Amino acid sequence: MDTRDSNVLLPRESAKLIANNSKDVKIHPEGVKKIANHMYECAKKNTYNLQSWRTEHELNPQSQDESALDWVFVADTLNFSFWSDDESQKYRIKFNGKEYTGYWSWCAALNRALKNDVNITDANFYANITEKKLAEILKSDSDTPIPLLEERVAVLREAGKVLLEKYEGKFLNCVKACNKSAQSLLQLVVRDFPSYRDEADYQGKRVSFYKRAQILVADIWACFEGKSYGEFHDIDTITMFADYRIPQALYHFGALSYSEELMKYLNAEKMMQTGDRYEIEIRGCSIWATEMVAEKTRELIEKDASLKDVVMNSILIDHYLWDFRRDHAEEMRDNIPFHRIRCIYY
Ligand SMILES: Nc1nc2c(c(CN[C@H]3C=C[C@H](O)[C@@H]3O)cn2[C@@H]2O[C@H](COP(=O)(O)O)[C@@H](O)[C@H]2O)c(=O)[nH]1
Repeated sequence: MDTRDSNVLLPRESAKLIANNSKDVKIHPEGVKKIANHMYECAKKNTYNLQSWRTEHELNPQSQDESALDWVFVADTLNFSFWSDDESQKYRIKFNGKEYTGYWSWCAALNRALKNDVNITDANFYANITEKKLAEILKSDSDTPIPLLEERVAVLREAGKVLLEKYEGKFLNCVKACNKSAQSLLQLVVRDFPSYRDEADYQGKRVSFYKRAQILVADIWACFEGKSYGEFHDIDTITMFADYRIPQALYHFGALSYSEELMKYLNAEKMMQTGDRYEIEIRGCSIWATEMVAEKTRELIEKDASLKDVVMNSILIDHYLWDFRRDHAEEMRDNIPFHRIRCIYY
């Protein structure tokens, strides 16, 4: 099923174009190699793999049924913009005796709602959700509310209405329509769910990052461990998800560097607008650097006969880097700024 708008470059081609033309963001092969060595070690010790998505994260669904699929779809529909203007004033959610911030706070709020018998993963419920109801579901356990509440209501309602109108209210019908192709599911999602259409204009071309659409496919693959609803024959064509955290990890390992002007801009904590050249270069170079890491890691694995069945792709590298950044947030925060943008795409 080729449903894609042919004049939009796919994320991998977009990233290559941006990396080849970038002025303020540079990719460094030695940093790429450093991460590839890390991933090779993980492959040898089997410390980071397809099962990690479930085993390492208590908030992710532990079942592998349609309810898990519905959870992933809602989670990734609102999986954007969790950073706080002021690091000391974070949106926080307490759940099952633990406190969560950032992306995990959204997952905690989602699970808290389900525990309170709120049908937040049912399209019949969220297609008509009110701002008041979503505010209740996302109610912060700190003085800081979740950013972009109004946008979250609009995005959730849109997703619910499309599911009801086109897919009998079941995201499973979207998965079934794609004949186990990650690219087909990606294209269906960006075609039918406008809030996932994460694109930009760059040097006269229409480029795409599709961060939430790609992480949606990847989360389904990981949740079902590549089987059942998560079986995709072309999963390795999914790129890293261009958010505002992976660039920090890539920078930490020396795979990315910023010009003096860009560093000054980031350290001044200035806001960016969707489509700014700085934003496009950070996101595009991050994707391309991760593709280079995936290629290097595969080369290392291919030379090692004992690792012939190991699964390794940009998704697992992304997850490793994202978890690494989260686990080293304090250390990174002081010297590796992230780009500040308020949008519904990441
Ligand atoms: N590239 C990439 N971006 C990711 C994720 C995830 C969640 N994935 C977890 C689930 C299973 C995996 O194993 C991961 O542990 C969230 N995000 C993005 O990060 C930002 C939030 O950051 P902070 O404010 O620090 O919480 C925001 O843009 C959000 O969209 C990822 O995996 N990759």
